Amino acid sequence: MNYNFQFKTYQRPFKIPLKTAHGIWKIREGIILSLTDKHGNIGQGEIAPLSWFGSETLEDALAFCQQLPHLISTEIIFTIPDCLPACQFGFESAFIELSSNNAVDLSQLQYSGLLPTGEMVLTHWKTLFQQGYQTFKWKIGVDKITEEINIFQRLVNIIIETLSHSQKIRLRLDANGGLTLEEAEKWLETCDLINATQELIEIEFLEQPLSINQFDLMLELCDRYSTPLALDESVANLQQLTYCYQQGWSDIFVIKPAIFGSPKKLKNFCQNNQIDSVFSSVFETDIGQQSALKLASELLLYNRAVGFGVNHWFV
Ligand SMILES: O=C(O)CCC(=O)C1=CC=C[C@@H](O)[C@@H]1C(=O)O
Ligand SMILES: [Mg+2]
Repeated sequence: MNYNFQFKTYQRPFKIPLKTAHGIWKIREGIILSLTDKHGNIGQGEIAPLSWFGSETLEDALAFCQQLPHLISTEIIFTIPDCLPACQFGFESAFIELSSNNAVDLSQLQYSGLLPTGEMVLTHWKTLFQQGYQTFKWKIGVDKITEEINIFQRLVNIIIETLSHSQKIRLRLDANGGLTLEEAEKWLETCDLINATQELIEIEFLEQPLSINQFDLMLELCDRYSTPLALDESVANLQQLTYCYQQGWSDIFVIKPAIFGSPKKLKNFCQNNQIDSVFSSVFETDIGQQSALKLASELLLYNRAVGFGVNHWFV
């Protein structure tokens, strides 16, 4: 079958520029595409590249869209090259929307709220907590480790003072590969101590403590500390995830569906391999988020909160 293909770009400024170990991110840019079949049914998809995470650039994605004819076949959709993972996601998502009528129940998903870096976390966490979040992610590796661990300890104490004994909070730390081995060890000692002594708080995992090329060191850290580790940048697409799985990673895999590649191939991998996954946003719009959350609700092995509590980052 052939589909009428249209696309347009978008820009969404962050309310507060997002600081990570990769740098400062001010505007989320992407492409919204639509496929219209001969009956006039429309399926929408989103191409939300994140080149510093390993996907194609927005320019690559635009060039791919611009060279396509206005009428595209199913074959074109399912033969988009692996070097264009965000395009694979965007086109397949639109196709899935067109070809499946079953509504997916997203109501069982728990969400993780993304906290601001630095001291703002000490006041901002309460706003998200009052909105109902019970899982939070905080980015580290942005300031000096002594400052960040100090803020973290103050955050833990504030949370413990706020919670009633029936509540439990999960905290995730994300270093974006920005720690040295010694700093990762210091963070993991801190997390292990909290997990061993605090009832009301669980440090759920430390995400991507080291860089992609330090996989073996992260594998060793899994054996030395009880706080789980999560790979994110190391498993940004199917090829990387397959490699880390085959090399023996058995802790957590962060999957960012919008830049991961073909949803069909992701489903196939997760249905053939039991991985402990956390699904995560790349700050896409509702169009990409709906497609990503449908995948999460189908593929989550454990009910880990999805990292999509990010809309408050936009104006
Ligand atoms: O995973 C989440 O909880 C929210 C999304 C998130 O943290 C990220 C999205 C995109 C790039 C990074 O800044 C960051 C991450 O590294 O996970
Ligand atoms: Mg991450």
